[in-house]
Amino acid sequence: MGVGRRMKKQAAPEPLSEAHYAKLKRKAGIPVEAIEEPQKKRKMGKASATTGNSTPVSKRRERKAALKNGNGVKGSDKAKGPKELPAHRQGKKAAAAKAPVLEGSDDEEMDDEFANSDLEAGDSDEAPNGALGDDFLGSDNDDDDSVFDSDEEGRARAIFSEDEDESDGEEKLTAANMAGLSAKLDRQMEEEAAADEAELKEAALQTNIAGDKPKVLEDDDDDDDLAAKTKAMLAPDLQLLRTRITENIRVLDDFANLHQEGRSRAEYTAQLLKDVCAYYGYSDYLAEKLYNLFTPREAFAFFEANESARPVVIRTNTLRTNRRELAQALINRGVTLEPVGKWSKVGLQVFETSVPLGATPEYLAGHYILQAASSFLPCMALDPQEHDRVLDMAAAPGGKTTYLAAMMKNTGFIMANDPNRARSKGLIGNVHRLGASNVIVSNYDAREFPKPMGGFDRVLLDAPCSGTGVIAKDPSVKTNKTQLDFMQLPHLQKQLLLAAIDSVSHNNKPGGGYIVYSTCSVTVEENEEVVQYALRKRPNVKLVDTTIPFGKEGFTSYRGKKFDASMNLTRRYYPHTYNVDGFFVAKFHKTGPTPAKAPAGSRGGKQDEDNVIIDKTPIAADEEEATQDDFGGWDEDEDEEIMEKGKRNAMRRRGIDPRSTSKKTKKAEK
Ligand SMILES: C[S@@+](CC[C@H](N)C(=O)[O-])C[C@H]1O[C@@H](n2cnc3c(N)ncnc32)[C@H](O)[C@@H]1O
Repeated sequence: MGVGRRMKKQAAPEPLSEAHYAKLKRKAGIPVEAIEEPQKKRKMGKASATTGNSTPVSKRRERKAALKNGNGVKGSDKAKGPKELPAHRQGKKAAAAKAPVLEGSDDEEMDDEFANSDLEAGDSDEAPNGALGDDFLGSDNDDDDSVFDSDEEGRARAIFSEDEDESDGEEKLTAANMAGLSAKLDRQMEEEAAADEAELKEAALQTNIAGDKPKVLEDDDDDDDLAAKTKAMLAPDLQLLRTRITENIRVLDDFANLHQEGRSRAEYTAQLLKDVCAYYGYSDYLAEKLYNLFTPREAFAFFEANESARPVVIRTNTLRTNRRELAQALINRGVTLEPVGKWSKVGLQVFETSVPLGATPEYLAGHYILQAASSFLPCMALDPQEHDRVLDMAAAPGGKTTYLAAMMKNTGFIMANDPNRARSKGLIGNVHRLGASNVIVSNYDAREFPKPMGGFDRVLLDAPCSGTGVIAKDPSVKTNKTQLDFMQLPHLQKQLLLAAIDSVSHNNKPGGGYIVYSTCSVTVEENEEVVQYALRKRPNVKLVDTTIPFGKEGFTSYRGKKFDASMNLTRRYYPHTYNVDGFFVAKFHKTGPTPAKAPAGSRGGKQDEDNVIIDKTPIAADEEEATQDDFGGWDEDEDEEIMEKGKRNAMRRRGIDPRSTSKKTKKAEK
């Protein structure tokens, strides 16, 4: 990201661009005509595409150019009160034209949730659903003069109250001028969403003359443009494809009235998935897996959200400074920011900056870390207390470790573990830069725990995962995740979670004995199924409220599988709901010692008897039962066989004969 780029307020995602499809065409060796912008309709004084909530690419480019030429809001000249205000108010589209600079050593946290999406190196609202108002992620003041002014001394002082860490400090903060900007943007985005929805309906009406049912599925004798191109294996027109997707969703929403005679729901779904793959570039396998998590309309919103970046957020390091002072310092350097929302007292969302955020004196002095908002959540759920003994099982590069250290005010200790030594360098760097002096770094495979050390008060397992929640950061996930990944990763995650549970002491001190499990993936295999497995294997733990004030409930049933009723205490986060990375958080409380005969989480590891009081509590499920169950359990041999099969298939796809390598192996063994 370049200097001076601007981010929009956390809200509905930006649309897919024609350029994306042109890229796909180029990849396929198909000539790309000059990219034409879709027909635009003027609505409420601004441009928007006929379908979806699109801001045409060229419009955004124009705005960007205007900003570059100094006609837009930029740096410290920007926030001079009402004059500049319109640039924010002109809505998310103008605001989206720039994104903050992330140069410097540590974009790590921004990248890391997905950087870990392999096994070895590992890893990690619609408007809020009723429960929380629209201002929830922002602030609640409508004041029109609510813009930061980096030139007006003392302004930020009024915004960030002295006693910010106290609750009335937060009151002042949110009631202050800056809040108006947030509320205004929220309202505008709502209006835009409503206008877009109306436009969609209008467009649908136009294509649905005299109540005709939308023509989504092709007949054999079809000769329209899209059908012809599809038949000829040519890339269809992006706009036509998008229209067909939205039309298809409309039919699926009201199937009884809108489907074509004689065509089944399955046919519509198959067509939709095909179009989604072509439009967004997903593998068939992943598109279907993700689609199945949602209603068709919500799936569309999810796929759309994955096409735009989440807001840039920094976390104040309260070991070194407080948010008010940090904000003031950064405002003075030309950074436009505001509190990330009422739910966090340490997060600041950066809208625009004229300095590289990874190289400011404040950054180098450890006053903040670039950290995705979703990454705060597991730490908030773990809620470590002063003088606790905490294990962070998969810690690199330390975004969460250092947050935990700050929450504990550098008391007690944190064992920050990660087996990946290269990534551990980043962890050590962050621990030093942020002044987290209660941290010990270790490099175990966390399945070894509690052998190296046990008896912790709290354990965080921010598990290595497939990264399906952070596709916007790493689009390669769209095509590089296979069935094998969704078997191997959950297998590892289950082992790690049992080890996490066994490493906690239930009776060290009152208020202890908590485990938080999190991933930056949205798949059920890596989340609810892993949690369900742990509940079954460890009857001495139960799920408890995460205490995070937002998020969707975890699934208690999914595609015929039934999970424990308490699974509704887990929380899911999606990019299209709260404009944060896709994430999952579950919090367990350990109520008793792990039974002696319980299967170990570690690779053949056994309980550290010094740390565990063995009791005779009956084990709820034994291995036999696990293999009979249709989810949650694993059978080593069966898994091995399936994984081998997967590996062979993967080799065949790469054009390698698997038999050739197995022959070689056998020879070598001889
Ligand atoms: C999601 S990332 C952790 C991000 C980190 N918690 C943070 O906030 O900065 C997952 C981490 O799991 C680590 N990992 C992979 N396999 C592991 C294993 N068997 N035991 C412990 N950690 C593992 C990876 O090296 C990776 O750093």
